[in-house]
Amino acid sequence: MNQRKESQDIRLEIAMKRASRVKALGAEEGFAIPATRQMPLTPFCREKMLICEVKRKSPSKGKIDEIPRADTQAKLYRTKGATHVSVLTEPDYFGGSLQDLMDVKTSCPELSVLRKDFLLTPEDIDVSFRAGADACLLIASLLEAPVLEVMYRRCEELGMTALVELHSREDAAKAEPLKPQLVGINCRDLKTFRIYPLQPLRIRSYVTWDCRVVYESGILKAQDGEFALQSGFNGLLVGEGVVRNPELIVQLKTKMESQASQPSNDIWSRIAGMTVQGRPLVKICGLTNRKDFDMAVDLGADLCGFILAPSPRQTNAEFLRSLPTAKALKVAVVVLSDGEPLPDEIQNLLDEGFLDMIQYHGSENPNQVWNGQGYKALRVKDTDSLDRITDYNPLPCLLDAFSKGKAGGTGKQIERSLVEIARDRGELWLAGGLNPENIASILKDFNPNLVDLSSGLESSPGIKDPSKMNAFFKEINSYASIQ
Ligand SMILES: O=P(O)(O)OC[C@@H](O)[C@@H](O)c1c[nH]c2ccccc12
Repeated sequence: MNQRKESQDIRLEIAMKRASRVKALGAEEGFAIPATRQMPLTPFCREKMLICEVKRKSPSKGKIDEIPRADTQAKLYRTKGATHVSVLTEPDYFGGSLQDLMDVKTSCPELSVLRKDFLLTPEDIDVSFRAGADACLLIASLLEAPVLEVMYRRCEELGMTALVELHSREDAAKAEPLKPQLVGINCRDLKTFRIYPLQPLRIRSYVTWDCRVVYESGILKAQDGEFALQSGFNGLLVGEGVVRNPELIVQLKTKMESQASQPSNDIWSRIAGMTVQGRPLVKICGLTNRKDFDMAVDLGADLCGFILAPSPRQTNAEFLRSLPTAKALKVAVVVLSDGEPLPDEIQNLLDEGFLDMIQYHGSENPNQVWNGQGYKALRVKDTDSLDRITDYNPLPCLLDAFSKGKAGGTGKQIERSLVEIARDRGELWLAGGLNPENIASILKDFNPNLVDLSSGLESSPGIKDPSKMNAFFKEINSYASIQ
């Protein structure tokens, strides 16, 4: 696994290595690229695209598969219904080559073929074209705006499609003047190679021009793809997932074809959209009365939590039905056992709009959570409990401290070393013992995506303390301003 230090930027390391190879060997990198393109162009950008990648290894996963011939792999994808193939041509970190690209296009000329590499100059575009690419990846974060523009225009001149890859808000701002017709949002941060499944949903809101948007990376199972499609993405780019399990292509294609044209999953897009504020999302949990609810909403809570399970802070459906609609999402905390259905009373609250989401705090399995409009809260005891986070992907898990026999709200904090490990694995939603005194150091040390506070803001169980609430939001807002 990835043991690199934070200070290292893998993306730049790879790009610099490629730059020196091109300097030594030329943009053709020592391969016999025809002087003129041999294969006809196949249009790349479509209404919906499932882009299947030929990928032997990666910096984060190490070896994925041998793949003796890239064209055999592409043919395998084709038998499963693939129409779009991405060929990683970077040799050192991904084990690919320009030869792979030529082989794939020659064997499967009707496929739409993307050259995936750390391309740096307009000459790279010409070489890709002659080698048979129908599209080229342009990584916005790697290219100065003027270079990005020249490369983009060169793709257009040659009749190729540019897939402009974004990961951050700055990338989106860089691409904006070009208004590229095809954008990819990578959920993997190429600096660290960590996966953030919600990131493409966040950055999607900065893609303001009319275009098709592809969700890139981290799709290992059908649900990962479904999550992206339901969030309104037009395409999926899948590497490891289809290398390890080509049957995934069939599953994803079926999902794509059955997908209604309107996105149906606005709850995660809403959450991702809220995150774009320079501070973590704030969930105020354990609300039991109208006064505290109003205070939380007025101060800027993004999510409000209501405990519908045995607890000193337990509340009920009647209270939820009495609340006004608010900007904050309303989340019910429930404790169910493995496979236990959501009680009708709570399902009705969801269906009737009195609730937005469910936080599962018991021993619910991933499918239960996936089908139940919510996310899992995991009580973290040791590294084994952290390993369970990925079972619930692509949904985030809220991490809470472990207290024997208690479901939460104990005021106990998760051990810092465990939070550090969780932080290194991606999206961090943190609960457990947070209060106005310790929040500043938590924000500084871990930069969580969401913080959840309950007992740390109380004067007595179930009653929020206005001075603690004010002090906490002051901290949070001052953090936003220095971000
Ligand atoms: O194997 P995954 O997680 O499905 O990822 C595929 C693809 O998105 C990823 O390889 C990728 C996306 N953008 C890149 C830029 C360079 C190298 C690789 C990539």
